[in-house]
Amino acid sequence: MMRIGHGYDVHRLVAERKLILGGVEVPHALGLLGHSDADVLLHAICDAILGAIAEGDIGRHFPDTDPAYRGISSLKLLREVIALAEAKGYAIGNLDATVIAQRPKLAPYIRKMVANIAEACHADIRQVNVKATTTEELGFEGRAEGISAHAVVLLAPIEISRELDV
Ligand SMILES: Nc1ccn([C@@H]2O[C@H](COP(=O)(O)O)[C@@H](O)[C@H]2O)c(=O)n1
Ligand SMILES: C[C@@]1(CO)OP(=O)(O)OP(=O)(O)OC[C@H]1O
Repeated sequence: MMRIGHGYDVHRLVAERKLILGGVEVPHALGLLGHSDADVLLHAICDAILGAIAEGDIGRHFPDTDPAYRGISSLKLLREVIALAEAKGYAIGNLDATVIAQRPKLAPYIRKMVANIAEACHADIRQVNVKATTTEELGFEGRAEGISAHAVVLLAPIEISRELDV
């Protein structure tokens, strides 16, 4: 059986934090605030995968009260989430995500984000898509108060995913 999952996350933009998206450090005056590296894109992807395997959400698996996760790279969290999916017999069929950010311009960094995500998910880059959009200056993302991300993922039983023509 194929399984679908959706993830959504928001983090606030503040001074004196790095901006990490899809495991890429994006040069910008502001960064995202969080207990981890606050990689909002990877958090949405983790939640989509956890949703697909009916395993709750990222906060349940990696509580923000646990010092072990302070400043952690969210690529590590994604690898743990994928290990959980694989233990249940599932692998990525395909994954699609959207980052909603008024600025900075993310297009130059998207290919590296896709490569990082594919590597962490044991997938091919052709199974991973990342998009960026502004909100035409509307809402909290448009005022550059924060960045949000949505992700959807289709998981396939490992045997079937090996046969998928990506
Ligand atoms: N932070 C962003 C937002 C958008 N892009 C790219 O610009 C294109 C146009 O964005 P609209 O919000 O006007 O639709 C979009 O398709 C992205 O390719 C970006 O690089 N960084
Ligand atoms: C990732 C975790 C854990 O360090 O912390 P944050 O970086 O604050 O991220 P969030 O999306 O608010 O929730 C999940 C947390 O458990």
